[in-house]
Amino acid sequence: MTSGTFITFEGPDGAGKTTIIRMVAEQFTNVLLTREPGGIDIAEQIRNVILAKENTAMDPRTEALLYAAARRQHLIEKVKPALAEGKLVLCDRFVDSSLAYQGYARGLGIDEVWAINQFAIEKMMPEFTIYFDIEPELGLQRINKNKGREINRLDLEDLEFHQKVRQGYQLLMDRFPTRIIRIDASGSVNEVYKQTIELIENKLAKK
Ligand SMILES: Nc1ncnc2c1ncn2[C@@H]1O[C@H](COP(=O)(O)OP(=O)(O)O)[C@@H](O)[C@H]1O
Ligand SMILES: Cc1cn([C@H]2C[C@H](O)[C@@H](COP(=O)(O)OP(=O)(O)O)O2)c(=O)[nH]c1=O
Repeated sequence: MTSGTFITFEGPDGAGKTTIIRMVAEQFTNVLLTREPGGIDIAEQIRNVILAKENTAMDPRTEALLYAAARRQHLIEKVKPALAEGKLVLCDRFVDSSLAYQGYARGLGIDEVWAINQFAIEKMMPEFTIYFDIEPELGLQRINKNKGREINRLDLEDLEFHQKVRQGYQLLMDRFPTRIIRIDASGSVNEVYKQTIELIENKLAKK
């Protein structure tokens, strides 16, 4: 058995996960802040294959399998040892990203993607998952704001995809009602942070 605590953070792009998770990590000492592929060499190599622009022929199932493979390596090399050392592990995205993006938004099926991920994670699931819920329009606006340009046609195609991603996460909340805890991520950084840290401290106090 592991002695640490494994918490994952999920949500559409631009929900504020990276911003908030960093602020949360600063409040703890025995903590590992990580994200997939998390600087693990083998997992980074797999990620490069997934993201390479020239790989236009990549089949969606191949993509899902590669995400699961990268997840496995990150889990074994980084997450599991940290938990064994009693650390609080905060992970930016985990299996629910594959279920929402590949399973639902890409249409592979949540059950199918769950099955291949079971092989990869061998029941190593987070104690709980914080889902940053946001209208995809607002998430994309936040991202685009920093790019300093108007939303264009391609971004709108993105929008449709991200709406499906959000629907996928909503289905996951129905499926895992005790593990996944929703936070309204549309407020200010301080508001979202306050809700998140209160939630984590409450959960840790009950352990
Ligand atoms: N609550 C917030 N309100 C406004 N802007 C935010 C908020 N949280 C994050 N941002 C900004 O939105 C952008 C995306 O945030 P980020 O933390 O990278 O999201 P994610 O990791 O979920 O994709 C960043 O430019 C960040 O500074
Ligand atoms: C982990 C994971 C990420 N993704 C997607 C989500 C993001 O759009 C993209 C890159 O993830 P990431 O770099 O974590 O982006 P963000 O800062 O928005 O969280 O990869 C999947 O489609 N499936 C997965 O299993």
